[in-house]
Amino acid sequence: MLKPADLMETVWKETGEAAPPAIVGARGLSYAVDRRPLIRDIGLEIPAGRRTVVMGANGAGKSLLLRLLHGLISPTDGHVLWKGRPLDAAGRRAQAMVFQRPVMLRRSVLANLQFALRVHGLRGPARRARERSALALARLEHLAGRPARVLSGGEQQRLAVARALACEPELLFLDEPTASLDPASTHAIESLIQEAHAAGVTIVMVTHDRAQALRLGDHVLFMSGGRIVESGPAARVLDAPRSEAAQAWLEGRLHFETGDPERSQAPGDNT
Ligand SMILES: Nc1ncnc2c1ncn2[C@@H]1O[C@H](COP(=O)(O)OP(=O)(O)OP(=O)(O)O)[C@@H](O)[C@H]1O
Repeated sequence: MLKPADLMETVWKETGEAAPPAIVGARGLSYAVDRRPLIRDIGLEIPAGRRTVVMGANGAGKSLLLRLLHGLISPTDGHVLWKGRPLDAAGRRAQAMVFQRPVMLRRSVLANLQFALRVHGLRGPARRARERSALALARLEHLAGRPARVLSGGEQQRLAVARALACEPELLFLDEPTASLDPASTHAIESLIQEAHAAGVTIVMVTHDRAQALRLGDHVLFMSGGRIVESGPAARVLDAPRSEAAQAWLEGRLHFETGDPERSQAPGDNT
């Protein structure tokens, strides 16, 4: 198994590129509940301006890793780095996160945008300009006054992504953003992600969808049992995985992590 410190270096050795600077990283990152280790001694560096896809079986620790990197939960050991320094409030404000189920306030579409931008300190004409561009980005101008919670799942997720991007984050975390969407809505969300990336936003996304990982990922981090067990260029990891866990997952086989109380499951099994 790769040592944590070697994980990202292997990506650049494989592509022959010079390693870009890390925007977010982790050292000895661990998270346990009732002494049960859920994230185990992860060291990693997420390259700035790239698209990193996090994959792995149900329960591998993908959501927890994103929550730790975003500062939503605190590690029980180790720490998260933002541009080489411990993650602080300013680092958190430079990040945004989109979840599988959009979190909508009981307010109109426009008020959801206004709230997020107000929290971000925007006022007056600058805020109104951002509201308009976010509505246009989400293609929701015609629904600006509608309660956000009555929008369809696809519309809500477009709003969630546009709302996150309206705050102009340097890094966008997305946790299975299209898992419950149909192909057209999935395409719309993927376009928003691609546009954000083209504008320089670093993307870190969890997905169970191999085709989506190939479309959207420069790199794949593969997790199993709370660890990153493989990383590399997306096409190489997904076409020729080296770790037993990634091989098993891609072939739809069960994989049991040594010493891991959680059983891995077949891809697509969200039960
Ligand atoms: N607050 C918590 N208390 C106890 N166990 C937790 C807690 N949060 C997560 N876990 C457990 O940690 C493990 C990893 O959870 P996580 O949500 O990160 O998995 P995941 O890889 O995102 O899975 P999925 O693909 O199903 O979303 C799971 O076994 C989960 O039950």
